[in-house]
Amino acid sequence: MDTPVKEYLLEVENLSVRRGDRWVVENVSFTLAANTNMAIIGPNGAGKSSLIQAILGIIPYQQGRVTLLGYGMSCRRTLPYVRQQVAYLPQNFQCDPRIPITVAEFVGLGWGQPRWQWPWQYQRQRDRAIWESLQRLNLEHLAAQPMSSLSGGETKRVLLAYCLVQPRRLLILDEAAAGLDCQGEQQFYDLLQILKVSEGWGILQISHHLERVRATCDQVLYLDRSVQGLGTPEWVLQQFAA
Ligand SMILES: Nc1ncnc2c1ncn2[C@@H]1O[C@H](COP(=O)(O)OP(=O)(O)OP(=O)(O)O)[C@@H](O)[C@H]1O
Repeated sequence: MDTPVKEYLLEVENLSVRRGDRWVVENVSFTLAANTNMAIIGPNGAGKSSLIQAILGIIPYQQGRVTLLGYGMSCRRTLPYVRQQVAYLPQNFQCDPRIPITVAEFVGLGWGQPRWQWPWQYQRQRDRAIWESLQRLNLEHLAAQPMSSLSGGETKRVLLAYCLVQPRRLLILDEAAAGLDCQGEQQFYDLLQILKVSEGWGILQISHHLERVRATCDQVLYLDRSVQGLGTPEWVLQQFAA
């Protein structure tokens, strides 16, 4: 694999996105380094979800450039590696009740380590990773439960367990803490802190929870279709969300 050219986990350059007949994201540029927690804030309909969906290749963008882990998303050779290293927790997710999948099976879908061991070793390693991820989110008691039977907050925590089942480098969250109870929310922010500080992940999160953003993030991007402000939480929140 070619050596990535730059050290950022994510580089967005002059990105513009159209939805329907309107530009919903215009000329957005920013970078995200490892060990950094960045929040994207802004009013409803400001283009926050569209921006991260375009970064992840879920929706197309019409102008600009996205570089993830030093690689462009259009390179088919490096795309599997990039996908392995980036986890995404969407805003709205509901498991289709017609799909009979348990919580543990669902978390296992996030496991994509290379199969260089014997099959039984691989299986044992995978099972251990699933169990550790469930433990991390206090979800052991739900392991055998069907995904479709979970509450909204439980589903969010299972999605996070799916993201954490293997080491990655970048976590992208769309209002991930919404719907969590007080204890779940505290646990969620503590976990983000551990991922960032101890495990070196970069975190990009959309949030409307400004006090949490102020207390936990390193950088804030205020988006209202285009970038209105980018800097420390203190500066951006004082300028745009006072
Ligand atoms: N599938 C779609 N087709 C057409 N327009 C869309 C579509 N999805 C979103 N939009 C529009 O794009 C604009 C940006 O939406 P987006 O969901 O990115 O905003 P947001 O900042 O994430 O909002 P919120 O804070 O309410 O979640 C909105 O005006 C929305 O109506």
